[in-house]
Amino acid sequence: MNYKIAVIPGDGIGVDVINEAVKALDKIGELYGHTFQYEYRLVGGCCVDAYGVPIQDETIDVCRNSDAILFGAAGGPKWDNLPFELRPERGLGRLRKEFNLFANLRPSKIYEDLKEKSPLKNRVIEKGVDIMLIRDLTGGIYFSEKGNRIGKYGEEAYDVECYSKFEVERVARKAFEIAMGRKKLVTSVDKSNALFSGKLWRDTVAEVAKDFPEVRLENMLVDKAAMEIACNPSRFDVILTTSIFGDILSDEAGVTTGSVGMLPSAAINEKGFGLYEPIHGTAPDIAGMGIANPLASFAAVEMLLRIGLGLDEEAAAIDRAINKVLHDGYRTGDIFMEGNTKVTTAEMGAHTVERITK
Ligand SMILES: NC(=O)c1ccc[n+]([C@@H]2O[C@H](COP(=O)([O-])OP(=O)(O)OC[C@H]3O[C@@H](n4cnc5c(N)ncnc54)[C@H](O)[C@@H]3O)[C@@H](O)[C@H]2O)c1
Ligand SMILES: CC(C)[C@H](C(=O)O)[C@@H](O)C(=O)O
Ligand SMILES: [Mg+2]
Repeated sequence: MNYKIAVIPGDGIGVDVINEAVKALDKIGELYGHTFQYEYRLVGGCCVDAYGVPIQDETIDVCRNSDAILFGAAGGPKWDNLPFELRPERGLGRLRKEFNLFANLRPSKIYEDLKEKSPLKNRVIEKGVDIMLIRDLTGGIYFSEKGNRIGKYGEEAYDVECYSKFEVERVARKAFEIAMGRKKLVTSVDKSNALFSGKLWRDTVAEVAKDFPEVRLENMLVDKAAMEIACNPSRFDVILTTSIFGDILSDEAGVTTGSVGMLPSAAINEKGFGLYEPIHGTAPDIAGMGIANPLASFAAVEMLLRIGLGLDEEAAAIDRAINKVLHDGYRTGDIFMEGNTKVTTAEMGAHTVERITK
């Protein structure tokens, strides 16, 4: 088959890790007889520098004509003081909103060979960690009313957390559907004891749950969830939550598994079209050094193949290669432990690609 992929590396380490991930797609193409046709576009700070905007309209058209989007990361200190609409991250925000990518799937699982690298004690993770965090991505505080104004104490800024019943129902349904294929437990995380939007969230999720009698629903306040992820991560199956809580909790859940450099994410819409990316950012502290971990982006390619293109066998080949490269002891700095072979981004990419087999 012939597939069109919009490739958007973005800024900082996004460029290095996506460079490696594309080689994985090429190898899959060779092995399984597919052609991947890439359309590279700039989004983020690089696009601000080149065109004065974080994303161009033409890029939206290119994505619309693609089978999936592969994204790196956007942002960095160089662009931190730009007006809000020109910030690099707004480019990613526009892609998410424009394509209605409301369901953000953020899996965190412990790779057997990285168990020692988890900041959590062995006894906490001995039962393994396999969390699928599902974050609403197009509603809530990121996209509701916001601005600056003069208030009682002078200058102030505000961002409204607003959810419609429709938005909650849509993402909740997705979480229950996914839970049906897993351990059938949904933990819905909200702040219903303090927020109107939290109460609507909780009530709506309970209504959706009625359509999935086989799935157990538990509700948890977000502060307790933050604690439980650190103390007892094995108890979770699917976590369903809002955009802002999901952003924070997915980094927390992710890091329990060893490094944010291992974690992929898929953002999909009602039609199954999606954007696939690592959950990490542009890592300004290591950008340009060639030492970033590309495995989150390989895992994003795994999700792209499986969810975006329905190529399960090909996806499994990527997953096997990630496990194998770890088992063979290759490590970028973020996951390095004594006795391992320390490698650069490009070397890790090459070793992983070499291990992609049919
Ligand atoms: N999806 C995105 O495009 C996205 C996501 C998060 C942050 N950002 C942007 O990235 C910039 C930096 O954000 P931040 O520093 O808060 O988060 P970050 O994820 O970029 O970095 C956090 C820490 O994790 C490390 N890290 C991240 N990815 C790594 C990898 N693949 N290999 C090894 N180490 C890795 C970094 O070195 C850093 O110490 C900001 O401008 C932010 O807005 C973008
Ligand atoms: C860059 C930023 C706006 C983004 C988010 O908060 O959604 C990022 O942190 C993420 O996790 O994808
Ligand atoms: Mg984040």
